[in-house]
Amino acid sequence: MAVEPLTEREIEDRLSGLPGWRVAEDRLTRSYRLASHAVAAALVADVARVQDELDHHSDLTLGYRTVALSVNTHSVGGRITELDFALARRVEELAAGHAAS
Ligand SMILES: C[C@H](O)[C@H](O)[C@H]1CNC2=NC(N)=NC(=O)C2=N1
Repeated sequence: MAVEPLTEREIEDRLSGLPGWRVAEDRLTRSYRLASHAVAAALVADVARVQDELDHHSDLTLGYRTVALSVNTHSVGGRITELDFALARRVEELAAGHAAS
């Protein structure tokens, strides 16, 4: 089935189950704080692996002890879809495994 952009209502519903995530300029975004730069880099590596597994890729930024993600779905013209939320949920699991806040 073709992926479709979500409505504002559908986005709000899904955001309520993902504390820390928000929408900015038609992108689903979140940033995390980690205990060290090495731990932040390890989270980036894990996210990159999952993005390839899902074939869905965010803009992913590594800072000193931070990781920031921002994603939408290129194939529907840069709108937010279920694929973006599926990635966000997987990233939340990875972040918890690295004690991110
Ligand atoms: C060919 C490949 O499946 C596509 O280019 C994938 C790769 N990763 C992607 N990532 C994102 N965020 N949106 C896409 O539409 C997308 N498409």
